Order: sequence, then C-alpha cells, then structure tokens
Amino acid sequence: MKLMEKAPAKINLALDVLFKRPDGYHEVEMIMTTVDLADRIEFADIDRDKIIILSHNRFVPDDSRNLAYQAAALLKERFNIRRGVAISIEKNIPVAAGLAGGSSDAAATLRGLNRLWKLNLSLDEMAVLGAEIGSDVSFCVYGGTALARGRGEQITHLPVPPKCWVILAKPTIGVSTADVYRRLDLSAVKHPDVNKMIAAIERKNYEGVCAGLGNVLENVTLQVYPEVANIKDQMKKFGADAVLMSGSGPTVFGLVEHDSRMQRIYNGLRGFCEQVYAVQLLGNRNSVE
Ligand SMILES: C[C@](O)(CO)[C@H](O)COP(=O)(O)OP(=O)(O)OC[C@H]1O[C@@H](n2ccc(N)nc2=O)[C@H](O)[C@@H]1O
Ligand SMILES: Nc1ncnc2c1ncn2[C@@H]1O[C@H](COP(=O)(O)OP(=O)(O)OP(=O)(O)O)[C@@H](O)[C@H]1O
Repeated sequence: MKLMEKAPAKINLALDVLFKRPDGYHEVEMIMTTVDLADRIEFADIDRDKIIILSHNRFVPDDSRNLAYQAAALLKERFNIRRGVAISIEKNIPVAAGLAGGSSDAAATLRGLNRLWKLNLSLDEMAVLGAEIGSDVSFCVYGGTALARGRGEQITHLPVPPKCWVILAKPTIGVSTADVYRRLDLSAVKHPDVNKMIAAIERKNYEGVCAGLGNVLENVTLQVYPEVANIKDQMKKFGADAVLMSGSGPTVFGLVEHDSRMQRIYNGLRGFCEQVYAVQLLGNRNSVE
C-alpha cells in the first residue's frame, strides 16, 4: 500500500526568547503559521524491515540523519512495528532555511505512518512524540497557526491570520540553528509583543500583524550574514508592507496584500536572489490535509 502526505513550510510571525534553560534549550514564545509551499511525501510498504529514504535533493540526507527517518524509527521502536517503509521526499521547501522543512517532513511522517500502520494516534499524541525529534515538530504535526511555548513544543492553536501574500527569499547560505541560539545575547534584544500579535490575528487586522512582526534571532543572523540584511532592504524597497527573517534564518519573508505589488517584489528579487517564492499564507489546520 502507498499513501501521501503534504508537509508545509512555516514562518514565525513573532519569535521571542525569554531565557536560557538549564537543559541548554531556550524558553521561547513564537507565533508560527503555515504557508502554501510544501514538500510531498509518499510512504510505501516494502518487503524488508527497513526504513528507506528517497530524495532527488542532494542536501537531504538519506540515512538516520533525516528527520523523516527519525520519525519512522521512533514509531517502529515505540509501537514495536516489524515492517519496512520507503519514504520518498519531493523536496520543495529550501533546506536549512528557517522554514522547518525537516521538521515538517518528520511531522508528515508521523501522520502518514499513523495511517499506513493503523496506529490510531491522535494529533495530540503525535505532537508529543514529535517533540522527541525536534522543537518545531509538534507545531508541524498540526500545521495552521499557533502560539508555541516551552522550547517550542507547547502548542496553543490560534485562528487563521488575515489573508495576504508571503514572498520568501533565501540567500545561498545555510544557517545552523544551534549556532544562532548560541550567539544570542539576551541582554541586548528588543522583544516582540507576542500578545499584541495574537490580538491582531484574532481581529484579522492585517496592519496589526505587519506592525507586530519581530524575531529576536534576526540580529544575530544579520550580523554574521550581511546578505540577509541586503535582502531585507531590497524587499522593503520593492514595496513589501512588512519584512522579517523567519526562525533562525536565513530566509526573509515579506508580507503584501495586493497581487500587483506581490508581482513587482517577486520580479525585483528574482534579479539577484536564486530562491524566491510567492505563496499564500495558509494558516488553517486543514493545511496538512
Ligand atoms: C528557530 C526555530 O526553528 C523557530 O521556529 C526553532 O526554535 C528551532 O527548532 P528546531 O530546528 O526544531 O530545533 P531543535 O532541532 O530542537 O534544536 C536545534 C538546536 O537549537 C537550539 N535550540 C532550539 C530550540 C530552543 N527552544 N532553544 C534552543 O536553544 C539548541 O541548541 C538545539 O540543539
Ligand atoms: N527531511 C529533511 N529535509 C531537509 N533537511 C533535513 C531533513 N532531515 C534532516 N535534514 C538536515 O537538517 C538540516 C536543516 O534543515 P531544515 O530544512 O530542516 O532546516 P530549517 O528549515 O532551518 O529548520 P528549522 O526552521 O526547524 O530550524 C539540513 O542541513 C539537513 O542536513
């Protein structure tokens, strides 16, 4: 038997870090939302008791370093599954971009194998398992829009944000999340107002969402990679209503309401940035269905 799951990318509309915890992780408050750019993952039964990862993207590991592999291995171990599976990843989300591509693949693998292996797990149960794989995986199990707390695994669902275009631009550098958190100096950050962002989302107030964008990791990455600042400047120049780096970067996103302005920004950025996407903000929980 074969089945398919969609694994959408996320952006962080707000990312605040409260403090560094004794376990080395950082306590965060983030507003995450899914966008209409997704990997497609196919799961197929195979005869041998083995996990096989297939992908045409040379940056995607095909062994136990792959987060989809780790999700399958976790389910096999936890539920004593003695079956094999071939996991084919059609990679559409840029890798090491701050868009949770690997985490979303892991979450889609939990959902897909839950169906293939008839495990009967709820989304809440899969979200708890997902946290063992990575901090962004729990959110990705649900998709939609949420406040994520703790190290990212405590999820409170939020309504769909106001409709708009999201232009994503990824400079040709890969950023290590661990490295960005390590460099963060909490005494020198400007904290975003996460509650204000939640209120703007609840009221479907597009201007409020634009005004509230903020990410305490942005300056850390900007200082190491000036090309990220350059893309931010260009996006503003071409007319984005608001611009922010997603997650630990390096992808920058710009929000815009009108189709014609979206087209202008997209065309302008394509001139000097290879990976540019114009996508819709999905933000509802059906985005993973
Ligand atoms: C930057 C974000 O993507 C924003 O959504 C997340 O906070 C990071 O999520 P992630 O990539 O799933 O993170 P993980 O794979 O769990 O952790 C990677 C590394 O980032 C650091 N890390 C991550 C999450 C967190 N709350 N505090 C941290 O300090 C840790 O050094 C960890 O070793
Ligand atoms: N399924 C996967 N897809 C892409 N990268 C993966 C996958 N599994 C493991 N990786 C590894 O994870 C690294 C980070 O890639 P990923 O695309 O998940 O980063 P990211 O978007 O910055 O994640 P996050 O926003 O959660 O920090 C890659 O360099 C790659 O080696």
